[in-house]
Amino acid sequence: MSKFIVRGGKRLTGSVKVSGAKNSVLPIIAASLLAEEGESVIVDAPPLDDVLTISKVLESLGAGVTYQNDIIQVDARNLSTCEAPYEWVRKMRASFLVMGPLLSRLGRTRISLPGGCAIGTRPIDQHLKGFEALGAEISLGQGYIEAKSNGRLRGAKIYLDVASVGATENIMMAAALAEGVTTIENAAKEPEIVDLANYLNSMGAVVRGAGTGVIRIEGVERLHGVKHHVIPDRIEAGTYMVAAAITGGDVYVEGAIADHLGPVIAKMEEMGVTVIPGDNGVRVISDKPLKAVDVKTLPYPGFPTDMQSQMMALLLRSEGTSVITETVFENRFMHVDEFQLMNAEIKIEGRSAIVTGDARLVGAKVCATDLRAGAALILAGLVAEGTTEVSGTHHIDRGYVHLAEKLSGLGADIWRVTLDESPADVAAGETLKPETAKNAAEEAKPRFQVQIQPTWV
Ligand SMILES: CC(=O)N[C@H]1[C@@H](OP(=O)(O)OP(=O)(O)OC[C@H]2O[C@@H](n3ccc(=O)[nH]c3=O)[C@H](O)[C@@H]2O)O[C@H](CO)[C@@H](O)[C@@H]1O
Ligand SMILES: C=C(OP(=O)(O)O)C(=O)O
Repeated sequence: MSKFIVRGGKRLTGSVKVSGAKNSVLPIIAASLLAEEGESVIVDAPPLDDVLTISKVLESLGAGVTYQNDIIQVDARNLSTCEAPYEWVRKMRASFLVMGPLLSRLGRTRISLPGGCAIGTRPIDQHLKGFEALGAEISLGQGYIEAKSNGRLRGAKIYLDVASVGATENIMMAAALAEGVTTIENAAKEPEIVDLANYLNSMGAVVRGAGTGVIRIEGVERLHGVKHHVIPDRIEAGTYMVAAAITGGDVYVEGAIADHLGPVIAKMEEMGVTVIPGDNGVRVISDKPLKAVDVKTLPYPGFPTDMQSQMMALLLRSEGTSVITETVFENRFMHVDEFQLMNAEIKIEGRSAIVTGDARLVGAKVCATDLRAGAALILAGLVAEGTTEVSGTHHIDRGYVHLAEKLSGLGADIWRVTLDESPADVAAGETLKPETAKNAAEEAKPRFQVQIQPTWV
């Protein structure tokens, strides 16, 4: 078990580099299953636990996967099974993205129902509706979903009831090898959808309209492996932008693409933060009191739900009262209880959280209830009086590369400890002392190398 320990009070300055986008690299790795010829080379693949998990899913299907220096190579020429096991799929919702490619390439797939962050019920009805429209027969039982097609999938017109990111991706991948033309209406427009479409197109697919609400896919017979650079992670970038703003800092977030961060930048500017887009990043300067603003999460290009909890941390430090409305997931306010342990005053009314600003945050022992909640608690810890201990690090490791190292590079007082499991040591708090702690440099070591099987390294 490990924890992040944060001592508040440091102003962040300097430059921090954003890693490749988790939400791009996962569907892109899944799409590599479509390559019947050649190897796929995915550059700027972040060394995250989620990347390891999806790679394990691919290995379990018979694909060869190697990872070195942020480059993943996938050899999917020979797949040995169409069944994705519970053991890996349960760890992460995005594992379900192998369903479209497997169904389309092999005509059959059996996959365990996906797990993931507990931020809502997260149904998969829109994925299944799409596969059925393409001609697949779907059956469910014993925690598994089975899909079969009689010959090639057939192109179809599919209207999504919700602009689901995952369903748009899964259907795009399934349609890439289908016979004829598929149109996805009310498609998700996120930058990660565009990145996946670019990847598929360079593999030989014909995908048009990605980034708009209507995507047209003309099926082809075969796809081949290619080299692709993953886009920078806009949510990681947004998290460091908030870190700069909340600490009254001046930080250059290298790699951040301002166009992908429109609503986050707009809200920060409304609050009084200066955001200067540069050639290869965004500079954030926070040198005046922050103003309260209201925020409503929406599908892209609206304000991202994945930045909601980090924004809440920032609004706790603004002057006045703000209202945050979460419209994407029905249970994404679990961080509120944890913020309250740090002396925050927040009231939940239905899908909105009323956030009282000017909070005098105090350090506390808190738990990351999901990935972004964990990041938000660390942000709050940066300005809290005293020490904040954030447990539940396995959530944070799903989406942030070397978080403690990157923040301490900007001047934050943060480090990570691995707790000795001995109850006596834990009770005595011995393991939390910096001198016995794993420090940031240690955290910088690629964790993959210690966690994974020899086939991987
Ligand atoms: C790996 C990845 O890219 N994860 C992102 C992706 O998740 P994910 O792809 O799971 O999110 P979706 O866009 O599918 O979900 C959006 C909404 O649609 C609902 N829904 C979804 C599918 C479906 O079949 N039926 C249905 O009702 C969900 O419950 C949710 O309320 O987009 C989310 C919304 O931007 C982000 O928070 C996640 O970080
Ligand atoms: C909710 C998230 O991810 P996932 O869809 O993988 O659970 C996230 O990245 O904040």
